[in-house]
Amino acid sequence: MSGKLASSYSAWQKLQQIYDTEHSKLVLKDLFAQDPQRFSKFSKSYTAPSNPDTTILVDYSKNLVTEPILDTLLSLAREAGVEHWRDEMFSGKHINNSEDRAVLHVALRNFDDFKIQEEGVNEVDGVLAHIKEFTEAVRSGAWKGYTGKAIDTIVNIGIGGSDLGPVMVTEALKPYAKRDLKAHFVSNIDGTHIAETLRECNPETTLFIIASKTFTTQETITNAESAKAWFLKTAKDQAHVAKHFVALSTNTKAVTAFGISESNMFQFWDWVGGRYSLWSAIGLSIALVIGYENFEALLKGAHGMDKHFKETPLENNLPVLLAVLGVWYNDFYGAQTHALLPYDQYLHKFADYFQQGDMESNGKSVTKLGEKVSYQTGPIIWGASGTNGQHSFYQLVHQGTKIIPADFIAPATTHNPIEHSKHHRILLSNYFAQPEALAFGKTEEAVRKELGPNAQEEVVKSKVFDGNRPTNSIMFPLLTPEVLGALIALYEHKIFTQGVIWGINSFDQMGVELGKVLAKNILAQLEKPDDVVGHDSSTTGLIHQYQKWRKE
Ligand SMILES: O=P(O)(O)OC[C@H]1O[C@](O)(CO)[C@@H](O)[C@@H]1O
Repeated sequence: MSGKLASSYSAWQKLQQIYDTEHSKLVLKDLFAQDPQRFSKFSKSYTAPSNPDTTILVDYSKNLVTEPILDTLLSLAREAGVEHWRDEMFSGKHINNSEDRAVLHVALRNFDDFKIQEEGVNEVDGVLAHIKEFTEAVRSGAWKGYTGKAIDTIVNIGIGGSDLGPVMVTEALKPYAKRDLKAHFVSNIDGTHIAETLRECNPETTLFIIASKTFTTQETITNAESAKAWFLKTAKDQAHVAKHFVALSTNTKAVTAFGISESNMFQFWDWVGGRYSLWSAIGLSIALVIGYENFEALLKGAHGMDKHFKETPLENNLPVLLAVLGVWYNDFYGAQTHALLPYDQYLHKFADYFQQGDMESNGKSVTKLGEKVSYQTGPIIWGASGTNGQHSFYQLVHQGTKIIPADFIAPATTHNPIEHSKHHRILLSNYFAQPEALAFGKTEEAVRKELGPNAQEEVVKSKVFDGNRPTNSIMFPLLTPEVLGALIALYEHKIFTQGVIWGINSFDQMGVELGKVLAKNILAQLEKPDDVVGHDSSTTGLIHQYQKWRKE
């Protein structure tokens, strides 16, 4: 994060040389045959000091690396100053240089451990206490709506980081959910999203949580205004808003202007990035759904991983290992994407969540010093839960022309052991089989043997799997709040480490601004054809066609 070009490091140049001279010799089948200890050498686990059940095993043996290559990748991390910039982040230095901000999501789950100097850090405990008190009041039924009924439905209105984290975590931790409290998440400006949600709500028993760091985001404020109008249609009196609307934000002025009193506001601070905010007040909907104790366990899980990242030598540091392996494929093998493949239905939103987490963080093409990079930065993140993905896109992953590094993620034990865990055993057999097939493939010889001497040549060729496709396998005993916290933090720090190596600022998001500005201009022009000026012929033509077709 010094802003130096990654390609200027000597380790980078060495890696390029290694790639040029050795990559054709890096064959997983051979690497495993040559070293029976490969799994034990290239797998590591993290265990929370206070809880042996919070363990995450990362097996990275099915990667196209040898020990010297991994050493060189770690030298790259060292040369880029990963340890230095990590310590700067944890101490509250303003490493988000374009916005002159500290990056302190680690302070939200710190439990008085790291000493951090930054305005607002000493207010974290107070906000957690507010979340606890409010959560308990709503869940116990003590918090009443305007007609004296308890709350049975919550609607989180937010977008991006103010939506994706709460959505992903409440899905992931459903086994811990209060089942009689329905939770909805409205994000899209498309009126369909709020309209369909409101159809399932009763104004007397619904609590709206308006989640927006800035409290200026067009989608969120428009949805929130529509929700308020819907509520007041029945409740009539503006005074009732206090029982049904709360805000999660850094912007007190805008919150009170919207009509939510400061006492119903849960504060956070500008050093919490949107995509790193589920640990802050933005996590209120999570705490409401799973209870405060479980929310705290999530934070503790992340804190444990923070300590691991901060205190473990790079050789054994899981986020760093995942990061440098990612750099190897992204920058030397030319991989364009990275797939996240959880074999756990509860994690079905995991890839969606890290699309923002990774792509909004590392989708940059200038360094912190403003220099255009001459190498690839953040990969395209995508994925789906297993085994659904197998019946959809795995064909391309196995036999397509692209290299697609992937993380396979699974719990050893399921929360739903129906049929004596038969489903889970089948699920896990796939979880183990897919990386094996990707790594070792199927030779032409094996196909011929299977099909016999009369097989058609093109059929033989179509059944060959080249293999040698890299994967990580990540496994843990059970998906608990603490394990999930650690898992999310693992990926957060991986993203951080890669950003440091690439010399970019992982904590701003300038690239989302231009579209917003253009949309504002177009919105003002949508009424009359004569107003549509200043665009290319395609945009003008499309708007004119819309004006002809629109009914209302
Ligand atoms: O919480 P806010 O301020 O409404 O912002 C929502 C999202 O919009 C962005 O600023 C841009 O998409 C994200 O970084 C953020 O998570």
